[in-house]
Amino acid sequence: LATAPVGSPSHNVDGFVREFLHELNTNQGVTLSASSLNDQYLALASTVKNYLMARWLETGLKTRAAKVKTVGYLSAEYLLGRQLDNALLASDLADIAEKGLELCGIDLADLRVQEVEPGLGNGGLGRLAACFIDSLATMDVPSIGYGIRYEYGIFRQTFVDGRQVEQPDTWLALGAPWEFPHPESAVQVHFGGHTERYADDGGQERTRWVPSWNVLAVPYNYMVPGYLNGRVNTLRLWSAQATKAFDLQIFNSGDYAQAVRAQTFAENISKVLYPEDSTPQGKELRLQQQYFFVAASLRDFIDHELEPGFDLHRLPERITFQLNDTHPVIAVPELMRILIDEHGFDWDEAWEVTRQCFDYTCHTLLPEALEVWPTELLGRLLPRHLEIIFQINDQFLSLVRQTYPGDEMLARRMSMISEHPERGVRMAFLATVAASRVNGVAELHSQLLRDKVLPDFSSLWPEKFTNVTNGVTPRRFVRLSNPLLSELITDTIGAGWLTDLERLKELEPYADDPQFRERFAAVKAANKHRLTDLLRARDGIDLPDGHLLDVMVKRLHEYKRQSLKLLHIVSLYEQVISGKISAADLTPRTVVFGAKAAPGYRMAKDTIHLINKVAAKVNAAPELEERLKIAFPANYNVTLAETLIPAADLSEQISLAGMEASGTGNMKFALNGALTIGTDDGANVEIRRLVGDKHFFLFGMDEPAVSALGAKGYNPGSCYEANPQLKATLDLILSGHFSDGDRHLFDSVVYNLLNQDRFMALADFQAYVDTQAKVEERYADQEAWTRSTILNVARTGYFSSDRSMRDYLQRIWHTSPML
Ligand SMILES: CCc1ccc([C@H](C)CC(=O)N[C@@H]2O[C@H](CO)[C@@H](O)[C@H](O)[C@H]2O)cc1
Repeated sequence: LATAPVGSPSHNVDGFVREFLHELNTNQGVTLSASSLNDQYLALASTVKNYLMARWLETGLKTRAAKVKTVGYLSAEYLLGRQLDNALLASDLADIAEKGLELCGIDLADLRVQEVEPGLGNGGLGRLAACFIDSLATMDVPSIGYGIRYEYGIFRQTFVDGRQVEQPDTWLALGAPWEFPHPESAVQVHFGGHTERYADDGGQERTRWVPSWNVLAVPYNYMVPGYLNGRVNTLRLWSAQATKAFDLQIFNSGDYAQAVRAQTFAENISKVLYPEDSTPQGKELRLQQQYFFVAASLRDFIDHELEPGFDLHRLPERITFQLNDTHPVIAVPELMRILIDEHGFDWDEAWEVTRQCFDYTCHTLLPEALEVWPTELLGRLLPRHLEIIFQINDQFLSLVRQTYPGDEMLARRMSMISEHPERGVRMAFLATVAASRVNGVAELHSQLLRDKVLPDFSSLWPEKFTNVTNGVTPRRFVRLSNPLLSELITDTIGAGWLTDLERLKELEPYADDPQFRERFAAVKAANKHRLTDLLRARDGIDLPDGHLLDVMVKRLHEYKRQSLKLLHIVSLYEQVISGKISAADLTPRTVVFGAKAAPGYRMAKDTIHLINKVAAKVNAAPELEERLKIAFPANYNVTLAETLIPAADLSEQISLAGMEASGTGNMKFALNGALTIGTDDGANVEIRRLVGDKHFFLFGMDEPAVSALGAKGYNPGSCYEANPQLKATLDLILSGHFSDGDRHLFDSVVYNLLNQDRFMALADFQAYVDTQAKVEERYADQEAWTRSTILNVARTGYFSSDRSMRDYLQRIWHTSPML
């Protein structure tokens, strides 16, 4: 009894209804008739959890008993999306729940929308982490995701007069049914203070850290259910709690604010997600967040996942930690500290273990996105860790000097310690030195990492560098978000594709089958109607019927070039209102934007404002005869993506070549039957190679051309002067046409393009608009278009996150599923 998990409720409608009503009464304390929609949703969530609980407990027991190697995924972000449908799918309860709730007079669809998605991430990196843990569970790989349970996730975006306004993300307000708090397993995390030397009883000189303050890290466990396999892995998110609740003495002395100050200070650590996704703000609280979850996770794994007395010399046999970018890299000196200061290892022993326990994935190419923490701050917050980082660096530089004797320039270049503008630690260098493997997230990205970002390291350790191209989970981004397409696929090639996505290849012959094409096109049309209904209800946006849906959804960043998309629209508009072309020449098109800007990113916010002002004008322009529309639903997130992506015809992946590490939206669009217009950047390169040039709208400079132009010296003004249509387009914006005559409202955006244009939007403008004309040509031939979309689906099974996990298992983690 003690260890055997209790049985699950019976897997049928009766069993479900009994469990649901039981949860409603006992958990929510209401009768069915008195229950609110939120009560019913919370009761449903608990019911589904109860069906998965036995698997979760069995997984824990089985994995612990097997003493196998676990994958520990360390990520500061997890963009999970709504949990209900995924849990129903994984437990094969969807139909039973639908029927059972119907018997109770409840529509599952009404409960589905009650759930507020946990927005514990910014964009690509956070969503990738969520896809990866889903695949690890579905592939039966023992793994634990570790992260932070932010009380407030990514801000809620609203538009006021077309400007982005951020609202706090109160995702916990109506309850968080999917988490299991375990305050009894809280661990202490220390900060500040100083270090001191002492002689241990063997007379050995040792160092101890004497911290000055600490907080409690309380674990909240989330189920990560595999798809229809017995495994339920765990996602453990840490929440900060004051070690000492409010100070009664100070309280009684009347200084109430002071009494609770320590408490609020401590709990601030997991209060809110930093909404930046490219430029680190270097804030102390951010470093506190990084060390907080890393220290709690290492402590938790060593104390709670390993059997007591486990010899930590063998730690690499039991865990491999994947560093999701540099954000968790403080884990390296933390493990060294634990092994040396707490377990008496000497330096070499500790380093031997540590360097086998970490691997590092880099997710960016932007130099400004690489974290450098000032030694002043590190020394104040984590004095022992700074000492250890200096020692790791000394050890490393002596290797460099040995390998390249006399090349002091190289040693200075490779040092983890940068001297300018202030003394700091280059976290990407620390990660690269400590990790067994360093990987980029797409072939081009991994090559640029070797050649441009970390060239010295890749020539020192060529074997350390590898590539694992990103992927997305087909459970959420095909099966759940596109049920009609899933049904058509399963009808055609059977059900196995959901856990073996490359089987989509079997669809290829059907591209030439007019009946199949018809059914395929009908699915897209139905998805468009579903989107139309959603945007009308959610944003009061009316999507016109029968338009080419041209979709650009991703974080707002200049390198992603939403401005280029906007120039295309304004150019079409300008040509019509100036009579160069007539509206009838336009292919009816609606451009859908979705994008959040980091609150401190001025240019990104101005670009959002401009898009909304252009939208207001274009959508009201009679000259266009309803043939060109812009829709910009606010608060783009995972839930909106799940309805938007299956409805799209055209996927905009137009970043400047060499800037987008991979992209994952590009994969989701192709897998849902949209054609891509894109540059040879990130994973676009691999998508184009697999779908074939005829089924991908390539345009613009590739990475070598971009570097050549940059080296030669790029003058955006010359593009403006040389291209009359581009000139007319920019002049129309400068004229105040979209800003009620205010000629200067968008000076920041336009003059930045005319004078700097760091991401060469003007240089790629003509190629882009010419390629958009090809898109319109192809779209006119619906049979040919549909054929291409079918081939895109058939040929992009490679972009499953299951395949990414297989690559990590084989190339990096050297462990395997527990089948
Ligand atoms: C410290 C500020 C900060 C926060 C987040 C990041 C992330 C690395 C940014 C990010 O999300 N990168 C995206 O990662 C995706 C998953 O690998 C890629 O597909 C995208 O191309 C990349 O932009 C950088 C800097």
